[in-house]
Amino acid sequence: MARNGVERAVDVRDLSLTFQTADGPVYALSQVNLEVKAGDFVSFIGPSGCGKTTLMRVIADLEQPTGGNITVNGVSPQEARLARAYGYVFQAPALYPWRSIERNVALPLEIMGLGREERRERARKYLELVNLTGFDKKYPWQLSGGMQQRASIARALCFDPDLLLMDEPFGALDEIVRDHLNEQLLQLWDKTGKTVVFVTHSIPEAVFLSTHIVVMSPRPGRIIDIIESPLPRERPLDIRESPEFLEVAQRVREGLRAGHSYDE
Ligand SMILES: Nc1ncnc2c1ncn2[C@@H]1O[C@H](COP(=O)(O)OP(=O)(O)OP(=O)(O)O)[C@@H](O)[C@H]1O
Repeated sequence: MARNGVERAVDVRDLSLTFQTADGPVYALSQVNLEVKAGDFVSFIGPSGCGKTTLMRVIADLEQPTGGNITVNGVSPQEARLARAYGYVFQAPALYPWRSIERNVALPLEIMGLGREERRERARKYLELVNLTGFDKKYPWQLSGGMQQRASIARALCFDPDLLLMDEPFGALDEIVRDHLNEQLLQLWDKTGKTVVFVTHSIPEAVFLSTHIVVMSPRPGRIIDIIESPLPRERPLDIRESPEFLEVAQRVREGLRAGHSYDE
C-alpha cells in the first residue's frame, strides 16, 4: 500500500487522446482502461507509435487526455505532479555534463530548496541504492552508458516518490548491460517497494521485470491483454529459460499478433 494509504497508484477509465495536427487528427489512445496497484511493476509493450509514451505522459500530467478519467495516487495527475508523486526516467540519461554525478542526482532537491548537507546525504543514499557508491564526484562522461542510466534512476528516486515512471530506460544499451540493469532494477524495486510503470519494446524484458504486462495494439493504442505474471518476485536471470517464463512470453506474442502488431 502506498504511503498515503491509496491502494491504486494509477486508475485509468475509458481514456482517449487525440492529437490535432495540421494533417488532421491523430488518434493516439482509445478507450484505455487500466488499474495499477501500489507496489506493482507494470510494463507497457506494443509496436512503435502505439501510444505507450503518450499513456505514460498522461500519467505524468505532461499530456491532457481528450476523453475519460485518470487518477494518480487517488488524485488528478496535476495534483500528483505537484505533490511529486512520481520520478520519471527517460530513454537517454539526460545528465548535465558540467555537473558532478552527485549534483546531477541532487538537482530535483536543489529545485525543491533543500539545504546542501541534506542534498548531499540523499544523493549519496540513492547512489548507493543504484550501486554507484564512490562515483559521486565523477562527471557523466566518465561513466559508462549503463552507469549514467543508473545515476538518472537515482535522480528520479532522490525525493522518494511513490511511483517510478520509466520510458524505455535501457533501450539504447547493449544486451549484456541491459540484463545486468534489469536484475538490479528488480532488486531496487524489491528493496524500495515502489510502484513502477515501464515502457519497453522487448518481450523478454517485459516478462522478466513485470508483475503485470499490458499489451497494446497499433494506433489508436488500445489494451489488447493484461497479463498477470505467475513468476515469483525474486527472479534470477536464468528464470528466462523456465516453462512459466516462456508461456508468458508466448501469451504476449499472441496478444501482439491478435492486435495486428506484426502486420505490415
Ligand atoms: N504531440 C504530438 N502531436 C501529434 N502526434 C503525436 C504527438 N505525440 C505523439 N504523437 C503520435 O501519437 C502516436 C503515439 O505516439 P507515442 O510516442 O505515444 O508511441 P510509442 O508507442 O511510445 O512509440 P515508440 O515505441 O516508437 O516510442 C504516434 O503516432 C505519434 O506520432
